[in-house]
Amino acid sequence: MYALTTAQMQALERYTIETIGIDGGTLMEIAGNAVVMALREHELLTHERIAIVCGTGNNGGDGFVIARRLIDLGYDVRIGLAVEEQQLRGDAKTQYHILKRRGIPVTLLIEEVQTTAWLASCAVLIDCLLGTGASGALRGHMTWLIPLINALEKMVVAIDLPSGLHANSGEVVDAAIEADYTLTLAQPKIGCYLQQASHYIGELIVVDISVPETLVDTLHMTAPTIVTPALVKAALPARPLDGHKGTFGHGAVIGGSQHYVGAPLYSAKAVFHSGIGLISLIVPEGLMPSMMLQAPEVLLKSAASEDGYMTKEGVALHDFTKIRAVAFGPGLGRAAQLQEVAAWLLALEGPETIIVDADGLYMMKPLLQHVRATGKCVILTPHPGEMAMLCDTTIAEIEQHRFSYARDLAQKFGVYVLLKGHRSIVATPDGAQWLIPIGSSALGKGGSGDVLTGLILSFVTQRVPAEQALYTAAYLQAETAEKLAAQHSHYSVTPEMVVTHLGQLIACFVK
Ligand SMILES: NC(=O)C1=CN([C@@H]2O[C@H](COP(=O)(O)OP(=O)(O)OC[C@H]3O[C@@H](n4cnc5c(N)ncnc54)[C@H](O)[C@@H]3O)[C@@H](O)[C@H]2O)[C@H](O)CC1
Ligand SMILES: [K+]
Repeated sequence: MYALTTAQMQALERYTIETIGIDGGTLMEIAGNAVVMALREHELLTHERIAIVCGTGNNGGDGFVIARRLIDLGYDVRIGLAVEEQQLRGDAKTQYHILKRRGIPVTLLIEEVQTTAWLASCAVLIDCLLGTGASGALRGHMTWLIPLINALEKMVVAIDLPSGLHANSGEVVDAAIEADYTLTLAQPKIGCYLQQASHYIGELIVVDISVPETLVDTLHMTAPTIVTPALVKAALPARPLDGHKGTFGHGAVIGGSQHYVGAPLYSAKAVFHSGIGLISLIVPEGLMPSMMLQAPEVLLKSAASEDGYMTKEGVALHDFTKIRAVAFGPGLGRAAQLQEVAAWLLALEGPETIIVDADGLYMMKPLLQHVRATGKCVILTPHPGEMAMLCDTTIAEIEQHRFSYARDLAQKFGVYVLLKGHRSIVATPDGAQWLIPIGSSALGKGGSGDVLTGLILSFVTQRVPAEQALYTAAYLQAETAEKLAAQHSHYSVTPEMVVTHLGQLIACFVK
């Protein structure tokens, strides 16, 4: 499954029509019927009255097919048209005339008071006003109709996209349908994962309409792959029955400073709950008393420090020859001497992979142009604020163009990037991208980033390829948080709870 732009979706549709030979009218018929099947399969229909509101384009045309098929199946359906009949074109116009010939009435929704009463008498509203063809600010009757539908607080199912939400940017100019469910056709549109889109989309369900997914390859498109449970299951590291701690590898966390004691501990604990063989935790000497006994499974090592921050000499005393991967940054703080630690780490023989998070990102930024020459696998895991720092721009700019900033940073320096957020993105040095389609507000708390860093470290140490380690870690953390939030609320789930409950989710995947 991929997240596609409108142009990419239109190219798939054109290929299906022109090269495969399923004409546009047939495709609309298939799409409408497939939506009806999905509505029934997901039990989104009611035997109370259903309203289908249609616009002028092919999204409206889909609505006419859906309406006709639901009527055939015995549902009580009303159809509304939010534009003048003469504005209909192409396949939508054809479908409108099929309705007419069937004697099915269509109500014009062009007057606010009458439309309010008309909609109020229905239990479910199906939104076929605008799809991928929407552009700019709302025009015509949509300007009052969309806010009116939202105000009625009925159950709303959007077809393809919530009307008013831009398919490429996820932007909403004035208003957009706030759907409970969005049934998107063929492949999800990239805008569903940007900006505030999740507020409008509700639950996203993908409907197969005979536009095959393999066309993305056939047409040599580059598009983010959407991470599914199957991909996560496939990426989990093998766990041979006779494996020992050497098999599962030794990783290290370098972090902590006078003000941040908890961060490196969170990382180290997450590592231990996800399968690693051994974990070393290297912290400034002053932190040792408060760390002792907090995580007995961790090999705690002290580094000499200055002003509460570790020194390069202090870290370099330790033996890294058997360590496969290092996470650098949790609770590190910012001090000039830490830049020396970053430079030393990049040149260090032994660890193949370095994960850089939090303040480590600030220390690594001036060194990024040297990464390629080291031959190491370097992983950056910024949140939008850190990404703005790395790219010398603003958070707003990053949030508007998340996919391109992540891809450009990865390709420019030959690094792997996990751009965190409500919908996190993975980008690789060769331009591939993955999208984690889930997130959780329960993770919006200090310590969550440290847990994620620990999970990534654990998986790469167990020799999971970097991009898979990144999307697997992010997916498992978000899903665990959501499962916990269902029981304990998004307010109350802590990073610690996520760590201790990870195992329940991993168990479901390895069953
Ligand atoms: N994915 C597929 O393979 C298929 C998709 N189908 C459906 O077709 C729509 C896209 O159809 P299109 O005609 O290109 O666009 P819309 O239906 O979104 O309508 C565009 C139409 O609406 C008017 N308009 C545009 N912007 C605004 C605005 N801001 N305010 C008011 N009105 C606006 C304008 O007149 C445009 O012409 C896709 O989403 C699917 O639902 C096919 O049915 C099957 C194959
Ligand atoms: K729609």
